[in-house]
Amino acid sequence: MDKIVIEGGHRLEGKVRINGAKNAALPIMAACLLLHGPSRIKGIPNIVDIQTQIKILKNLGGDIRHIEDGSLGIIFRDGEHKEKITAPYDLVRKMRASVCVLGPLLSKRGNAKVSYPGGCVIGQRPIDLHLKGLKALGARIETDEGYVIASAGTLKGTRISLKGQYGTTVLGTCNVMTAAVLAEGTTIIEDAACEPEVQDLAYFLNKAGAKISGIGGSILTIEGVKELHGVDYEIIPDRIEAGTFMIAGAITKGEITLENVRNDHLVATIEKLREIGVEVTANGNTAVVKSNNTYRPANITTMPYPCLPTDMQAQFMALLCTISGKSVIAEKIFPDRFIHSAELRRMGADIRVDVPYATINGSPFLSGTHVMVSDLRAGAGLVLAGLVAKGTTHIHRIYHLDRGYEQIEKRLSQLGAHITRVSE
Ligand SMILES: CC(=O)N[C@H]1[C@@H](OP(=O)(O)OP(=O)(O)OC[C@H]2O[C@@H](n3ccc(=O)[nH]c3=O)[C@H](O)[C@@H]2O)O[C@H](CO)[C@@H](O)[C@@H]1O
Ligand SMILES: C=C(OP(=O)(O)O)C(=O)O
Repeated sequence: MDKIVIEGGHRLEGKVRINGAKNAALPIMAACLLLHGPSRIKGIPNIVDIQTQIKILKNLGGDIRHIEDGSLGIIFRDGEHKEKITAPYDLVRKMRASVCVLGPLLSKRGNAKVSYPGGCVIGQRPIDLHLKGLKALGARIETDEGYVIASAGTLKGTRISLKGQYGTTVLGTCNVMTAAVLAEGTTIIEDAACEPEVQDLAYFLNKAGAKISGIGGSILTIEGVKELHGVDYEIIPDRIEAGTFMIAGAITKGEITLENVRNDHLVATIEKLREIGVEVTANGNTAVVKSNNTYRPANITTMPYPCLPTDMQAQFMALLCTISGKSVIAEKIFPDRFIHSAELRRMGADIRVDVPYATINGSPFLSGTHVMVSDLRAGAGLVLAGLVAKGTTHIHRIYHLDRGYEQIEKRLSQLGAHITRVSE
């Protein structure tokens, strides 16, 4: 197993290019099951979750190839591999977005056997809303030995609300949308998630011939069509990777230019950084982060888009731990998503958790030690803390980080961080 070792205290400077969004790429790849003929998708990051999704889709008969221009070619054809309906536990347990094959399989092959998904351990993550939506479209669903067993004749459009206890569901919206695009008649999804990644899936499907309107709002109207065709498509830039690099610049009081960003997807993150005292200049598809200022503590609340994403919470916590004064984080999507706070405490942070709140008494003095990554964004938070901690930080279990960040140590090191990957 590898670990990351960081010698803290080095200011970051330079340019970094942001990759395509993992959480857009994964559902879009799954949606290729619905398409007849070849698609060519640009901007797919080279990360472990993508490799897992490729394995799942190959198991389902997909012909998937890396093309010389860096894009990913995915081919499914109508009528082929009808008998391949299983997404096995061994693959699906590794990440959440694997569950996105459920809607397309049901729609295209009439049957699906998909293991209950894994993903980051960040609290309760039921899939009841996914199943409720699919049932409303006419699917029969049972659970057997850890698998969702779903079957359907013709799916029929209907009105569905995806309202849950904490708002709506991102991947649930993706699953219901992909099941509905080929259904008979019109489906209206109320309380749909409007995250950029959900929008990207909808734009992808429309390019392939679907009729989805209301994209970016909470009511999606989907007029069923008879077939979808392969397309060329480019995935949106990853707003969480961009936010993570912005905080890397901010926490080290450096100056970083991010290229290939969608600043319109980063409004909440940029506003919060500015409130803290970080200078962020957004210009076209670049953003420059710099600061010589003294930072102010801040209160943050994670909520569905366009508010501050829960996937940025651990990174903001790392930053707030280094700022003198009291900051409060309210985690309104995954109330228990604070496992990283225990590791940050090992680095000297003063954090009290009383779910869904974490109260931080920040100080500029974190110190390096051995810490363990519990989930993807927790890992990002620990790397950020390590960049400014006094001495050496050893970050273990970085396989979580590799799920979602491509060559994080190489890209940070190009910006001037003293960071290496070491085999243990
Ligand atoms: C691969 C991917 O895109 N993952 C993202 C996706 O996860 P994911 O789609 O799994 O997260 P959801 O939006 O579904 O979860 C939001 C909230 O709804 C609850 N819930 C969800 C589904 C359901 O059927 N019932 C239910 O009660 C969850 O427990 C949670 O409290 O959105 C999350 C919230 O922005 C992000 O943190 C994840 O990075
Ligand atoms: C939580 C995440 O991923 P997953 O939903 O696959 O666990 C994430 O991308 O931050």
